[in-house]
Amino acid sequence: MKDNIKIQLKDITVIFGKKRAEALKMLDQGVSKNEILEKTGCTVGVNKASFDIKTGEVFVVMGLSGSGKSTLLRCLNRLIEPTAGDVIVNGRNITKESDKELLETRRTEMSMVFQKFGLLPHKTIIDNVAFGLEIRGESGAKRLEIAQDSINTVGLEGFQNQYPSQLSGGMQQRVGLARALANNPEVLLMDEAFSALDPLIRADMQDQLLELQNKLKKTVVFITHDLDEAIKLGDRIAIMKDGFIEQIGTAEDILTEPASEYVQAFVSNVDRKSIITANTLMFEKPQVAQYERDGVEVAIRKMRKVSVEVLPVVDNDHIFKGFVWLKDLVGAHKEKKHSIKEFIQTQGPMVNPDATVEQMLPLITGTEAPVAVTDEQSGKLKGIVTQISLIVEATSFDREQIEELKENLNEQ
Ligand SMILES: Nc1ncnc2c1ncn2[C@@H]1O[C@H](COP(=O)(O)OP(=O)(O)OP(=O)(O)O)[C@@H](O)[C@H]1O
Repeated sequence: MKDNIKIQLKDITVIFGKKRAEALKMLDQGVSKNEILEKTGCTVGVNKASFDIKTGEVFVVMGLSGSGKSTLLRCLNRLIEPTAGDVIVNGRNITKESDKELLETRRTEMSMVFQKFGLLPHKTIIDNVAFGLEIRGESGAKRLEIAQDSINTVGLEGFQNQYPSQLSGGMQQRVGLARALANNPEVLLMDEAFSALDPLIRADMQDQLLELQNKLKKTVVFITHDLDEAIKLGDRIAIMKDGFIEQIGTAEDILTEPASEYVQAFVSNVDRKSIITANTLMFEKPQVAQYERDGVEVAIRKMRKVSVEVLPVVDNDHIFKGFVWLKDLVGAHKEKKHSIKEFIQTQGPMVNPDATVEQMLPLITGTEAPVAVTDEQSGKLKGIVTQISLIVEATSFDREQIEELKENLNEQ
């Protein structure tokens, strides 16, 4: 197993009902979930899920109610036994572990955070958080110290001696998170952890999780039915339907290259402006003027060759220096000037490849220049994003349409 892979799922299938063997066979033959239910009375919870979860990533599983998210998550720590397939955690096949080994895996490697907090009402916050440590056999003083640390980590310092009913929903969920963190697990399994919270508190918890994740760098598997939440939290997102994983990718992958009509319909209302980046939109090897070599005439010829009115200028190391405009160079040509250097406009919009459409749009107002996409560290030009593709992207074109548009622009 590669170093950066924390969890591997291999053909995980879960079937509920008595005639599982028969249902499994039908599933292998490609029979639909509905037909299997009709013929065998069995429900397909998860249908041959195979994918890797990387160390330190927030992996979101998203889908509508009944799509199999919770079932899939529960296979990861075997709260649900897969009907077929393997779950490999840290290189060990936990589907083959004995009950004792599994218990150890759950205690040390994975913690779960539930939607309904699951706090013990008659215990104080600190005792709730320390509860798992008690089961693990930590001494009294030690577990209180760890629990207090964990409470502080989620921003609840001072509330340790209160009871769950004295805390708001958001705070109770923080306790749930603190309890999970107290075990210092490598993997956090979060099942609709924020779904029961009011929208503002929910957004706050999402921010806090991201902040914590920046520091703690756990591997997080997060279940949600909310696409906005999935996009906000997920380094990668798996979209499930009827137990089947329709697509896995970054939010941008899923938006720009939806794997099925289902996914496309699912993401059709997403505000793409905040997700699509310069990296996706840019022309990768644009025509450029050479800072050291090209004179006015050569630059004009280059522009005419590709029918553009503006060229990015780069030096010998491909570092972006600015733009030159045809209208300026034509004038210079008449005046028999030869160097382009004095005509370079250095104020043109410049971004790094991660810049979103939303961030680029304000940069193009008041200028006609394309956006130069440069490497943040080296300053090298990586590509340019034309104003037209930015504006189109701010509306709602898919990847195929963008490619078509780029081709058309290239041909002009
Ligand atoms: N214990 C069970 N017995 C029978 N069928 C079950 C059981 N648990 C889940 N299912 C079925 O398996 C499928 C997947 O359910 P699951 O709860 O994993 O979906 P989900 O995407 O998490 O939905 P939700 O968001 O509503 O929790 C559904 O069709 C559900 O009815």
